[in-house]
Formats: sequence, C-alpha cells, structure tokens
Amino acid sequence: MPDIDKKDRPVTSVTDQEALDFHAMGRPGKLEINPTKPMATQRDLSLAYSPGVAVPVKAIAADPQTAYDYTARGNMVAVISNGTAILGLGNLGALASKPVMEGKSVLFKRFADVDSIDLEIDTENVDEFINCVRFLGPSFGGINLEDIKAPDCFVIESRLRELMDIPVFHDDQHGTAIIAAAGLINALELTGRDLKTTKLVCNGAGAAAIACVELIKAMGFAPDNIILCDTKGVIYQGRTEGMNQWKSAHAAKTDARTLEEAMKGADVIFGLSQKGAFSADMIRSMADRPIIFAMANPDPEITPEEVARIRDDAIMATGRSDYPNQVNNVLGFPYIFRGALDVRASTINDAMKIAAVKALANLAREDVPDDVVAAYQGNRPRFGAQYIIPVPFDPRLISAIPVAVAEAAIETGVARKVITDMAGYARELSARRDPIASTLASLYERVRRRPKRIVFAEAEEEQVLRAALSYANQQLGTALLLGREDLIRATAERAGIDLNRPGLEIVNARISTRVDAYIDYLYARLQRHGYLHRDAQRLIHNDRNHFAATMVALGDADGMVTGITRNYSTALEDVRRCIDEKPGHRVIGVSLALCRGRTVFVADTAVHDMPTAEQLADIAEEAAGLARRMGYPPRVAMLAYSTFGHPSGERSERVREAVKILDKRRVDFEFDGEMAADVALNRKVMEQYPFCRLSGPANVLVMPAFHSASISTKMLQELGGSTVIGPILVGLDKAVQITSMGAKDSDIVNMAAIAAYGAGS
Ligand SMILES: NC(=O)C1=CN([C@@H]2O[C@H](COP(=O)(O)OP(=O)(O)OC[C@H]3O[C@@H](n4cnc5c(N)ncnc54)[C@H](OP(=O)(O)O)[C@@H]3O)[C@@H](O)[C@H]2O)C=CC1
Ligand SMILES: CC(=O)C(=O)O
Ligand SMILES: [Mg+2]
Repeated sequence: MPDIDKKDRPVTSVTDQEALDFHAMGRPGKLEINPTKPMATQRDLSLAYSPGVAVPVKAIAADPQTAYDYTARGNMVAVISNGTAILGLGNLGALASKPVMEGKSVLFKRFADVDSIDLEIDTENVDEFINCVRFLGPSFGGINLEDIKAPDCFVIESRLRELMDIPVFHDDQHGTAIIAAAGLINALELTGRDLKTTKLVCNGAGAAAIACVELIKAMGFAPDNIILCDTKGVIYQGRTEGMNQWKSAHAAKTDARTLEEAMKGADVIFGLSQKGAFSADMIRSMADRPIIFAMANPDPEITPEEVARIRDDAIMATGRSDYPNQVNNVLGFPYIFRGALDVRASTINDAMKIAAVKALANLAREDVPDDVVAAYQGNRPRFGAQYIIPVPFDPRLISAIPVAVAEAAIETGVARKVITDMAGYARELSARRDPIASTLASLYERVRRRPKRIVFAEAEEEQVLRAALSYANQQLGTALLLGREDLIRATAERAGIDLNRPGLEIVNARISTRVDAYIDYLYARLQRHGYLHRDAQRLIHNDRNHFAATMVALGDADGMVTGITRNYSTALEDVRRCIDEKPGHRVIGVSLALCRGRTVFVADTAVHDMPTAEQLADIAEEAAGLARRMGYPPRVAMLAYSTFGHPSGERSERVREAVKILDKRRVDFEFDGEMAADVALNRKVMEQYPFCRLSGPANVLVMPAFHSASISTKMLQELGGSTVIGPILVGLDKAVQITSMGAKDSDIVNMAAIAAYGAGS
C-alpha cells in the first residue's frame, strides 16, 4: 500500500556536526527564561518584589487556588527525567538526557504555548526520585515525566500521582499510547478490521509498550489477541525469566516463543523496542494488509523503504518526522497538558486520554481546509494509508485536542475551573499558535518535493558554505558554490565541510565555459546605459553577484542567494543590472516579523525610499500577494502617523491617496488607512473606528517610507524580541534573495529555500 518513492525517503536532514552546532550556537542549549512584567522602574520593583509581592503571598496563603491567578504556576510544566531510557538510546544518564528534555520543553512552548522547564534528576533510585519530585508541586501546574525506564517508571508515576494534586503524566507511556491508539483506530478502519478480532504483536515490554497495550485493551481490543515480546522473546504465561508484574499482567496464552513465531499471521505489529528489531522475513509472514508501527527513535525497528521492498500492502508508520504517518508523542503532550492546565485539572485521567485519542483520530479523517494545506506541503492529504494521523505542524491540533481533553476533565469532575464557552476557548487556543512555523516547514517541504539549483554567490565565506551544505543535506536541491575553487576548498577544509557529498557543486567563474554567453547577455542589456563591452567583461569576470544573477537569468540556475559581503542596496543594484522585474509587478522587500504568536508582513523594507501614492498601492498589492502565497489571508493597513485624517498633514496625504488608488483598482484583499500602527494592530483601538474596513488586526503593514519600515522592523527585532525574516524580495522576474550582511548560516539557508520556493517549487 505505501508507495515509498524517492520523495518519501527520509532525508538525512542533518549531519552530526550540524546538530552539535545548532545546540552550541548563540546561547548554548534551546531555552531561556524571560520576565513577563516590566522591571524597569522603582515602582515596578516595588510591585514585583518587596513590598508589593507580599500581597499575593498572603492571598495565596489564604486561598491556594489564587496561585493560578498571581503566579506562573498555571501555565508551567516540568519535564523531568533521570535519563534511564533516553529515546531508544538506553540508559545514558541524567545529564545526557538534557538535550531531549530541553527539546520537549521547547515543544510545549512552540506547539501549545505552555511554559516549561526541564529538570534532570541524577538518581536511579526510585524512592530518591519520587522524593525529589513530590515536593515540587507548588511550582508547577503539571509534571511531565520523560525517558525513565520500565519498570521504575510505573512505580514512580503511580506514587507521584497519589502524592501530588496536579497532573503527573509519563509521556513515554500515555503520550505514546494515545497517538498509537489514534493511528491504530484509523488503520483498522482503512483495512476493514474489527478491534475485537485483530491480532497484534507488540515488540518491547517497557514504558511505552505496556501503556499502549493497556490503552488499546481499555478501548476494546481483545486481550487474547495481543502478544508482547521483549529481549527474551514472547511474554507467555508461565515465563519466569526477565519478568515483572507489569509484563505478567499481559502474559499471553500462546505456544509462540520468539518474535518471529509471534509475528506469523499477525495483523498489527507495534515496535517500541530498538532499531532494526524487525526482519524482512517477519514482515513477510504477517497477514494481508498488515499494519506496521515501527516507533523506536531515532531509528525505527524497520524502515518504510525496507517494508516497501518486501510488500506493497502495508500501512506503515514510524516515530520520525521524515516519513509519512509519524506516530510520535509530540502530537499529544503539548495539547493534553494545554487542556489540563486550562481547566486546572488535578490529574489526567483515562477519560481525558481517550478523548485525546478520539480527537486525534477524527482530525485525520476530516477534510483538510485550505488554510491548513500549507502544513501539508501544499498537498491536500486524504485519509488513507499514507495519512492515518495529522502531522505535528497541523494548526488544528491546538484547538481540537485541548478542547476534547478539557471537556473530559470537566465531565469527570477533575477540573477545578469550568469553561462554559468551549467555542470561545477553541478560538483562544488557535490564537496561541503562531502559524509561521508551519509556513516555513511547508515551504521547505514543497522545495524538497521539487528541488532547485540555487547559486550561493559568496561561497568563499564560511557561513555561506555551511548554509549550502545544509541546503544540500536537507535535500532542497543542488547548492552551486560560486567562487574561486582553491579558496572554497580552503574554507571548507578549515570548517570541516566535505565538499564531495552529493548536492554540492563548485562553479569556478574563471574557467566556466559559459563566461562568453554571460558577457554577451549583460552587454546587450547595459550597452545603452553607458556600459562598454569591457565593462560587462569586468563585471562577469570579477563580480560574483553579476555572474550569479546572469546564471539565473540564462537558466543555468533556478535562483540565487547573496548579501553577506555587500550591503543590501548594492547587491540589489548588481542583481537589477542582470534581471528585470516581473511584467506588471514592482520589486519590493517584505520583512516577516514574528512576535508573541503573531506574524506581520512589513513592506517595503528594501527598495523604495519615499514611495509615491501609486507606488504605495503597488507595494500593498505585492505584499498582500506574498502574504497570501504564504497562507495568510491579507489584511493590509496603510500606515502613517495619523489615523483617518487626524492629525492632518502633508505626509499622510500620500497614504490617503494610495488607499483611493487601491479602491479604484478593486483589489481582492482587505485594506484600509491611513492609520497609526496601534490602530492597525490592536483590536480594541481599532474598534474606536467602527467604519474601518479591516475585519481584524492587520497582518500586512505598508509603511509610508523606507526609513519607517527599516527602523520599525529593526526595533521590533532588538527591543521587542521578534524574529524578523527578510527582507524577502518580491516582484523580480527570477528568484533572487539577498540576506543582510553578517547573516547566520540558518538565515542564509532560509533565504535560499525562499529563493527556491520563488523559483517554482
Ligand atoms: N514514537 C514515540 O512517540 C515513542 C517511541 N518510543 C520508543 O520506544 C522504545 C522504548 O522506549 P521505552 O518504552 O521508553 O523504554 P523502556 O526502557 O521502558 O523499554 C524498552 C523495552 O524494549 C525492550 N527491548 C529493547 N530492545 C529490544 C529488542 N531488540 N527486542 C525486543 N525488545 C526489546 C526491552 O526489553 P526488556 O524488558 O527485556 O529489557 C524493554 O521492554 C524506544 O526506542 C523509544 O524511542 C518511546 C516513547 C515514544
Ligand atoms: C518520542 C519519545 O519520547 C521517545 O522516543 O522516547
Ligand atoms: Mg521519550
């Protein structure tokens, strides 16, 4: 059934060195802590600390529930491990588990806006561990236990659940079980199987495996149809070696003694064990249309390619994000805790888990709406063998799962706060999620499906080489490294970059056979602009930007990225000598500012110094077009210092005029102005102008001039903690992106991917 062709193969998305560099870059690790209140003045200090802080102290002492109102507790989850079962890597200790735990904390924030901190506890003694965690209750709204080996994890979790009055949830058990159960329900439906008669083998009898088996039994799976295996083989009734009470509870009445024997004729196999545990023969021996969930991380028990070589009727899932059907607890824990925290649940009970299973399974069966297609690489997936479970970047997860979990908590009486307006709650949840991550992820995915040849015009620079390597490693296409070969090789050697890997090609301008064609092309364009033939020769021979842009213009590359060694406007002038604007378009720069869950497009941040009214209208059209292509229905605010005529002034006139021009052009997006930035961005302030035609806060801000665009985006970045991507060049006839000088390798690769996307991926 799965059609594993080239595009579905896992991309070796990162090298070991890249992973280390990523973690070491900037502030080491993946987390930092930021205050949520101003701490600038004497008054702030008096409120936040002594004497003001005494007031909430007394309020909490009088009524502990008010801790949810006056402290961060209600949105704070601890991710706690002792590192005894780190992914499928085994017991590597508390300290080594820190990157995974920081990662889980980041995922809490990224996907569900839950604040989270990792705590690594350096003991394998169960009692010590419990004692360490049990007293942390006042600090957190929930405890997410992670990567603790079985059977210790069962004792730890159940004792902590008794001792603490906040949710304690061992993610490897219940998170995994919830996702696996949701995927299984859908796979059974697709293969026409009945829960009660399906035969399942689960390889692994640890934390994840035992929880999966318990949950699916609770959902109606016949206990006699399940066989568990561990390193000693089948867990059968009467076995004594390597047993514990949790394994015994699931010991099967069977003559099978090995995994190989157990798998003969099985309908479903769960792998929650170790890399490579399933052989080709085992897969071959399964029933027709088998369901194979190889969930070990980072490497599955068997890969989808291996399965595809053996049979074509399987439904295949792994724990990885680089294959279809990712069965991984990342789909669960952020959202389950979100729902539990929002109703101040005292626990996460079975009803809440089953509600999450159903919500997840149902979501995969729903039609994927237009505004979500971006999360699915631009393709609209349909419920089927290659799509049994939503992808982690599906923006619907944030509203679907927490609502189901919160409702179940309220119904079962474990909620300490009742939400009555569930529809309003769902809307609030959606607003917590910033869609840019999905946008960028889907942009990368689209490029991966239609890879492009991108010239990296400054390939003698180390960060450009790193970006090129990352571009190739992520299978976005071929990175053409433009520069002097000896210098590129010297830089690569210094940086430890292997230039022989596929996807990297050096283009040595000096010996290129295309030089004459490039000179002729450039001379033909520039001869009536005061350039001699030898000027064109000089530009092609000596200037990387002209060479690269001409390569793109003549179709020898799909796009280019430059900007590290030359300021933006100079690089743009170089490019414009070689490439025109797209007919009917205007070249502008648009910056994406991502701030506190919001994304705004700011234009023009690159080209027009003091645009005329006509040019402002063009800028609005170009920026709205980009926003729409990136999945945001544009709401354009034409910004000025004044709002709808007040205070009046000559500088706002241009902006008012631009609005009239857009009216005349009958453009197909929302726009209004002139207005000040607070009116554009703040719903409450906008409500003071009931005639304003924007249906909500603007997401495209057209600035009255280059200086205001540039100053405001840079201030957002430096003072507002925003991430700013761009300026992204739009309106050119070919795909060219220019980074800022000194951009990091990750910025450069983003721009290269945006160029590749612009080239028609
Ligand atoms: N996709 C996902 O979301 C998740 C995947 N996992 C993966 O599941 C695996 C197990 O994790 P977890 O349950 O936390 O770890 P545990 O340490 O609690 O359990 C590991 C279990 O796997 C068994 N096992 C190990 N190697 C083999 C093998 N070659 N054949 C049969 N059984 C084997 C062990 O057997 P024994 O009892 O004999 O020692 C043990 O029962 C890991 O690879 C992990 O990455 C875990 C959580 C989530
Ligand atoms: C995904 C996860 O939690 C694990 O593999 O342990
Ligand atoms: Mg884990």
